[in-house]
Amino acid sequence: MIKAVAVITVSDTCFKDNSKDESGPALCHLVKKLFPDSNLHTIIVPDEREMIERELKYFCDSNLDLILTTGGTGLSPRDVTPEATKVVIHKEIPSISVALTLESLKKTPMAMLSRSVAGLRDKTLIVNLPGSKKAVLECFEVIKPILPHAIALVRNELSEVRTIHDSLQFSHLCPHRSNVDITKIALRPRASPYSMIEMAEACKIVDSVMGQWNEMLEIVPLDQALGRVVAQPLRAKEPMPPFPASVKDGYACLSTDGVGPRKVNAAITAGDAPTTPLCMGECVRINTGAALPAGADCVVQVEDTKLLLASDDGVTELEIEILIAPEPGQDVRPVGFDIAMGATLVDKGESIDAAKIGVLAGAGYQSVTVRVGPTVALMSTGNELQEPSELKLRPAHIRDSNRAMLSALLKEHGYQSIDCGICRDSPEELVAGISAALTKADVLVCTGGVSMGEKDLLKPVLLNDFGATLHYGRVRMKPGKPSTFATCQFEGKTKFIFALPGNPVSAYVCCLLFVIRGLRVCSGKRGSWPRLRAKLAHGVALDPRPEYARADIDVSQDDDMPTVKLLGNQCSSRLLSACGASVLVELPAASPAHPRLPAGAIVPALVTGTLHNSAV
Ligand SMILES: Nc1nc2c(c(=O)[nH]1)N[C@H]1C(S)=C(S)[C@@H](COP(=O)(O)OP(=O)(O)OC[C@H]3O[C@@H](n4cnc5c(N)ncnc54)[C@H](O)[C@@H]3O)O[C@H]1N2
Ligand code: MOO
Ligand SMILES: [Mg+2]
Repeated sequence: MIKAVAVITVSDTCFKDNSKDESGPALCHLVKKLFPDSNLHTIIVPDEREMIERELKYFCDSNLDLILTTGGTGLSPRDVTPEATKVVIHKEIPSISVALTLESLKKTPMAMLSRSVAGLRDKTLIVNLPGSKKAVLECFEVIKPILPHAIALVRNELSEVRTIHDSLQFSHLCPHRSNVDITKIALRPRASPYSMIEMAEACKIVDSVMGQWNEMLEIVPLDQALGRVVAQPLRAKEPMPPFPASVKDGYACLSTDGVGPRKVNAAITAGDAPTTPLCMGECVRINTGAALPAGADCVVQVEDTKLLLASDDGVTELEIEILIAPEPGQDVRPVGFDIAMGATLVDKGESIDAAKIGVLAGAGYQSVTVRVGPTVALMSTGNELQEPSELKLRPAHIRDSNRAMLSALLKEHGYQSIDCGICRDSPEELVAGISAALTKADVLVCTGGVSMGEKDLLKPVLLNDFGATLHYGRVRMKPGKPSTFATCQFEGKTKFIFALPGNPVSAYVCCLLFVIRGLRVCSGKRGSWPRLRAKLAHGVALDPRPEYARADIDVSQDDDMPTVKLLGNQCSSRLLSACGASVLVELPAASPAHPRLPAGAIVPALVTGTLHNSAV
């Protein structure tokens, strides 16, 4: 926020006759337009170096944000404004002077004779401008774009700097013109032009549109394959176990020998390769997982044997007795018992979990071919939004919570996203922001600006500037009614856009029900969430729209049906209602006959989070 500005006219003539000063008032007018809330000080001083210095210092010491001088920058003997300024400033900013000269040179070669200086004294920015009114007006246009930012930087007003950065972020990109006319606010539609479709229809649309995602493949190392969907069947290239293996710690025997004494002729532990075949009347001591010697067809556990003879030092077993007659194959895992050679370990379309990682590692796979899903960009929209990292909230602003939440929600379900920042609510900024995001990603998930306000411009921009097809623009659901799904052609590719409502809970629920659903479909999985039946722990009033209530499910009771408890006030802005939610309870729309559901009513619950034992 710019608080105070001084305009100093430096001119002997104007000092004598104030009415001759045209440049000072012209400059004041421009300053007032740029910083309407600022305090503006004006003064006229003669071309006297000490006086100029004194006034500059006075205003700097009064902690003004900006001092603009006009006059005294030329070559006449009395032109000393730059000299006075140089004495006052601590840091020169030569590029401002260069920019002024370059721009002025486009108008007149006389600009070469101007010696404007710009710089900082403490936290005050001082810029010398020429004396003529025309030159002042032109030069002010040159510095206008950088003044707020420069002053915010000097004042270390990080949030202001960020906002200016944000607004400049997209303005360098593409020709960001928009075909959306926002001038005729009074004539805006008073009813939404987008028909409201049912939830089932919206899900069907997401499934069918996202199902068009072109399958692409990549090879990833096994340790990065968790959660990925395999693109071709992965088969066992060797049997498991690759040798007949003992299931017990005991003695490998010939089952035909039955009960009775055995000579212990060797000991085989896991990893030893047996060398001598077993003969009748013999056994070998063997451990779990060790390879049976040739001839052996069973293992007798140590508990079913008795020691008959050992070496005097007790180190070596010489003879044992088998107490229970073994069956052929007893406690032996034959070759391929766990996995036969050629068996399918993971089929095409299955996603890789921890056990499959183990199976594949055990089968010697070091990398796997998996499907590549679309890349996802996240963008928030809203003039009221600040970065969460900013120290101070500006009046009427809030921190952007949607991007952080959605990024984490996607990650929780296995999807990475690209952060595309905050975009302001203007058609041009939206065109630039959406273009930038679509350049980086296949799917854009943005929040805000999809309802009925004059700043809700997402849908018109998508339609008019991106030629998008709106697959739906409203869904009969709570929260998330204005949820929007569109596709468009951009740089020769189909792009998918989920424009979610700005309310944090609406964004959360719609991300689960539409975005993650769509991403799952892209990777060949079923989009829908697992659904349980559960008992309401308490009565609930129903909304006219079917509602997805965030709830905790208690699966700890002995009762065969779990119970669900809604997580407090369910309004769309209260993200606390989603904290710790393991399920979304599907509440039906209210009807005159059924305005509420009583405690104990059985409701479907979508398992969108982690089930935990809430009794613990
Ligand atoms: N006249 C009508 N007004 C509204 C309707 C309607 O049908 N007619 N629908 C309401 C419903 S339902 C919803 S949901 C919201 C959706 O609004 P928008 O998608 O247009 O979102 P915004 O207006 O930009 O913001 C709404 C709300 O959310 C806050 N917000 C936005 N972005 C973020 C963010 N990144 N982090 C945190 N909070 C955010 C914003 O400040 C607003 O409070 O419209 C209703 N209005
Ligand atoms: O649909 Mo809105 O999300 O109720 O608040
Ligand atoms: Mg809105």
